[in-house]
Amino acid sequence: MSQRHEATPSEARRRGLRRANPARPAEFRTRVHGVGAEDVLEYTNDERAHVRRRSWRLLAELARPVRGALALTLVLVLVSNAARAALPMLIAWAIDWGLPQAVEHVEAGDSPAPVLLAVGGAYAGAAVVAGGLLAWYLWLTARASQRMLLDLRLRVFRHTQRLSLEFHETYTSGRVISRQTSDLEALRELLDQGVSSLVSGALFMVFTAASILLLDPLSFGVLCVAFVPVALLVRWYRRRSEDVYRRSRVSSARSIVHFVETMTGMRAVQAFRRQKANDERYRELATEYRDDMVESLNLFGVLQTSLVAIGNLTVVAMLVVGGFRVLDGQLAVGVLVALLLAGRRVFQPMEMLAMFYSSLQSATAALEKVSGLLEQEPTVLEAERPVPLPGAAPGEGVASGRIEFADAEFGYGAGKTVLPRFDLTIPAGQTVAVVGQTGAGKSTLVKLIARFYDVSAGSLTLDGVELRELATADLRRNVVMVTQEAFLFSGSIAENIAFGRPGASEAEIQAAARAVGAHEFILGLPEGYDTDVSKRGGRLSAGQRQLVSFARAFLADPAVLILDEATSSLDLPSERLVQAGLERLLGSRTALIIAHRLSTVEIADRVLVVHDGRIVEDGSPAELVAAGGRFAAMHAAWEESMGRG
Ligand SMILES: Nc1ncnc2c1ncn2[C@@H]1O[C@H](COP(=O)(O)OP(=O)(O)OP(=O)(O)O)[C@@H](O)[C@H]1O
Repeated sequence: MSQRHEATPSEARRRGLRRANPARPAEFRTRVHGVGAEDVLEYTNDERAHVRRRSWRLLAELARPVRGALALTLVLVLVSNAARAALPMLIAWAIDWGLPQAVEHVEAGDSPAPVLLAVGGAYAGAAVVAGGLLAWYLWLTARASQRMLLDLRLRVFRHTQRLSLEFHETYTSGRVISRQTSDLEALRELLDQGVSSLVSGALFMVFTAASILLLDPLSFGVLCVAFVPVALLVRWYRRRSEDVYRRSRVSSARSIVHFVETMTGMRAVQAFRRQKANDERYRELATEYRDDMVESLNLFGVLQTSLVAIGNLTVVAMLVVGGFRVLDGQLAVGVLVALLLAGRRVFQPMEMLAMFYSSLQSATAALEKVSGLLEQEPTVLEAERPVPLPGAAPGEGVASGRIEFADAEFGYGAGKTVLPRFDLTIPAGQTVAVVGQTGAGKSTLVKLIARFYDVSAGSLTLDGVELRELATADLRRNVVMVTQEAFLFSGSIAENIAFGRPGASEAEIQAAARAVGAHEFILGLPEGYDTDVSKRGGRLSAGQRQLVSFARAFLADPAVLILDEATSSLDLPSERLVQAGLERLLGSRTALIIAHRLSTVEIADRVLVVHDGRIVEDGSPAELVAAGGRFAAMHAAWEESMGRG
């Protein structure tokens, strides 16, 4: 019974709702769909395929606008590496052909210059081509990768903002921050240098090995033998480093979460003197991360030195095999020199490949997570074909403010029902105080009216129009919620008030501030309306912040105002100030106030007492006091605390 109401396809079409892909198998929607994959430690094959597919799809989408540049890069990488790999062959040619020719010319009394120029020119040409193309493709990849990253950064930001409150309440801001920072950083590292280095390194190895085969098949045989221990070594490194890498991701994530939690909860940290305990915990986590990193560097050290040793041994083996044949006259000296050079160089990219292997791993993990976040759909969907408010075009209506819940029910996600079936009508212009114990469901009730969530069943209408069928513009224009925390964005006071109605003139902003009684204190600030509020409005008192958010709401001039009254007790003068501001803000609009103060309840036309998700009392304050129920008891307690009893 507490299942979230899922619209059937035909129902969704009728309502004009945009649905997620219905063809997607159910298990994907529950386990690895969206950010769900982050909590799954072991994927099944299908799940892994799904996550891979969505990562590749994202990469392909990002690459599409720069595909021309990427194709050109590939050509440049190919040619430049072929030219680089050809250098030892040119040396062989210089020694075996150029040198004897030059000697012949000298002996015949001619100048050896043409021969030397030809040999030197060919070498210089190949080197310039290799170097020039390298510079060109590095420039191209940097531009292409930065463009892909910009695109991704904007997508992540846009998408995260669009996701419903339901998502943000469970997916902490720490996780969103790490998607936008460390994950994008991992992708940047790979796209900036990693991919071109990987491709270029692999190609260079292939071309160099091919040049060895061309020069001397026997030496190529030696190389093949050397590749056996290299393959074993790389396999060992891959396995071990994957383990260590996974551990380091966990330990790094843990220390980031602890860091973010400490910083965002600084007030609680200081109030409860948690600094020392936090320091210790952070030290533990950071040390764990350090240990993992040291282990991974050690592994790489083993790989690197082993590769160098194998490379040197291979060169020695080639020298022995080739040297005897040179003595026998079966192999030219130049070819031997070229083989030794190529043999020395063939293993070099392996080290680089191994180094980029871990950045490839972190980029893959990052891509999986970011693509998951982007796959997440908002639960509160925009109506595809919005229904207009009576007497207006969609997006332009001004509601009278009548709210009606009919046979409505609500539960968070698939959790238990928080508000069992109920009916509630709030006529336009009524001021309703919602009271009740903590956890009773007051915030839940008002969040439905602000459409932070949709009712799980039944209907909720504004002026007779289903809330989920309203154009977003109509909803935002007519329903405004002022939250308890009175959040201020960084910027000036005037800008903060203007959020209520973008484009409002200075005079309108000041008029709104005057209306709620905020004008005086704002003028008293260092720069008046231009005063920059620091993060989270730290410079203003709680009461002042509330007045600014009242002014913002006043400027927005909604038909329906929802207010979660701050529980923190203001001192009496500020409470009076806020109360006066509140009364002016309410005016003649429909208002729902989660009330914690007697003064607020007293100005309400109607009080709803919520208990265990049900409206158990409903009437004017006087009626409810007279009825002698829960509200009467609350009222008596309030009066007593005010010394009025
Ligand atoms: N995002 C959420 N996900 C799941 N359950 C939730 C969520 N928010 C609230 N609840 C649950 O819904 C119930 C009602 O919570 P609600 O916040 O509406 O209570 P409230 O009356 O506003 O309480 P308070 O006065 O303490 O703010 C509680 O049992 C709470 O645990």
